[in-house]
Amino acid sequence: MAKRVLMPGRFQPFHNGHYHALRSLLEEYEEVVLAVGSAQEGFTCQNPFTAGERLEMIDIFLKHEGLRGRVWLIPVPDIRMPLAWTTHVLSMAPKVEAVASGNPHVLYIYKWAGLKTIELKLHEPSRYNGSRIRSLMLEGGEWRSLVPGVIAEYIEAVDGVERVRKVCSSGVY
Ligand SMILES: Nc1ncnc2c1ncn2[C@@H]1O[C@H](COP(=O)(O)OP(=O)(O)OP(=O)(O)O)[C@@H](O)[C@H]1O
Ligand SMILES: NC(=O)c1ccc[n+]([C@@H]2O[C@H](COP(=O)(O)O)[C@@H](O)[C@H]2O)c1
Repeated sequence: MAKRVLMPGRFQPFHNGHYHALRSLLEEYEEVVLAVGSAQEGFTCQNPFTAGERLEMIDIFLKHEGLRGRVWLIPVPDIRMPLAWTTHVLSMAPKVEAVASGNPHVLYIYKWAGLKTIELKLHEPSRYNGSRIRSLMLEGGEWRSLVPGVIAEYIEAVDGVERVRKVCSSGVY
């Protein structure tokens, strides 16, 4: 069986920081399972992209990078029980040896549940974070250079910037 690691996240959208983390995990592990969290969300200000769109944009990127065979993509809806959520994710993923995250809460609950955890070293987090990228989209700032080129193209193809503006101004957070 392949040596795998789980990396959960919302990927709203997938950005260069995520890619940096993915590359470093692929140095140690044969495969990475990206759990696309809050999968029930979409068309809100915090979660403008649907699970399907996030899976599709990441898949296009993986194909572009020649990484499709090494990265699994699974959508995972939230459940309002943090400790049960740890096994909820694992129950839908191919078997992993460890869980990687930069989120202290996620690391804490997986450690408590007995899993091996890996704390991700955040790559330029003040530049590369989803909240900032969504704010830049909202304000008409420069966000394209913060995500891989094919992700920027995908966001433009689905009118993502216009969507962020619409859902953020309608008060759907
Ligand atoms: N700049 C970064 N470098 C490396 N890892 C990152 C970076 N930003 C986020 N991550 C990690 O990637 C995983 C998924 O992150 P997530 O989708 O929540 O992104 P985010 O950019 O932190 O999102 P948001 O600002 O929308 O909450 C988490 O473990 C997170 O810590
Ligand atoms: N109880 C729960 O449903 C629960 C607990 C912890 C993380 N999560 C989800 O895991 C994903 C990863 O979170 P971060 O991107 O903040 O690291 C998010 O989609 C988050 O909502 C869900």
